[in-house]
Amino acid sequence: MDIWSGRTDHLENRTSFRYHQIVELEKMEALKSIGETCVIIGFESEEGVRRNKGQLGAAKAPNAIRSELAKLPWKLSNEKRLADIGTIECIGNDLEKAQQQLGEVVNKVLDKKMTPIILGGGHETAYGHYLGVRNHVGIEAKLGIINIDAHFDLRPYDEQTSSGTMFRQILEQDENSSYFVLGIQRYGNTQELFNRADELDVQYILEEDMHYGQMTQVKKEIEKFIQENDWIMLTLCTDVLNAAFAPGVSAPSPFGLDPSIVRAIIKTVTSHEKVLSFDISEVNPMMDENNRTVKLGAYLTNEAITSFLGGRKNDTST
Ligand SMILES: N=CN[C@@H](CCC(=O)O)C(=O)O
Ligand SMILES: [Mn+2]
Ligand SMILES: [Mn+2]
Repeated sequence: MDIWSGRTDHLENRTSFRYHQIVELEKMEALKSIGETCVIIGFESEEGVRRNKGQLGAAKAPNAIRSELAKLPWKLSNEKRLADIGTIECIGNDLEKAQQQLGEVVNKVLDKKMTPIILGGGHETAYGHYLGVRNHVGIEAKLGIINIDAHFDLRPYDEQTSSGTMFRQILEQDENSSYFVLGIQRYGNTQELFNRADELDVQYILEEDMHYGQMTQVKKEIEKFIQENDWIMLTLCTDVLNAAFAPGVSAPSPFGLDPSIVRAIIKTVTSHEKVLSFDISEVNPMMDENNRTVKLGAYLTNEAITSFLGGRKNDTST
């Protein structure tokens, strides 16, 4: 309750409401299947980042993002709901167990026909997210993973998995999955990783091809990828954003994308009925400046939530 707090302009007039006035804090079992519902799930983990030799702090992101979301205006009608079912914590170094637990919860939320909104955590969050979605849709379904990220995250995982290995794990273990990354930094990934992406048939768009004036082509490629798959999950690695707007990440990108471009992609993707779920990962409050990355993360999460709940078809403008 302390986290979900903010300014109250009016106690009854719904047009004055903010997130903290409508969010339902519930145990998962008690979630009632009434109306369209987004369900927040926190994933307090930075074990993947630690294993990937990154800067620690991402485990503090779920509550930090909740605090900023709490203050935002809620502009959806009465029957649209937002619940928060709490946080899964990575205990010690047992990332695999935490990812399994996240997968179980995501699967249960999807089974209730609700939309999981996962607040990571290092980008290892995306693997737990995937486990839940795959379980829900079944092994035969064509599952497309859209990742908005400066990095491929296709590192080898023979010794251990990390925040740099998830999509290689998925592609090598799951022949019915496909992977599309938007925002790749040419100099944020070694040539070896570009070669690996080609070998694994990964589709990607470089950051330098995603600026104003290039979005028609980007949206066309997103549409095509969505059409080729039965179901889609969306993951956002916050280091795709320009470091001036998002300094609070483990590996900041000096040439990263503008927030408005990332917002446009989120809106475009979540406007499709095939898109089941969203995670935001890699926000690192310990590396942040004046909370600006946390706040931007909350605003982008708000875009996903309002697009999922707000009639999906409407607003896909840049
Ligand atoms: N999650 C991914 N992280 C990047 C880190 C890159 C860097 O430290 O510069 C990766 O593994 O490629
Ligand atoms: Mn990244
Ligand atoms: Mn990543």
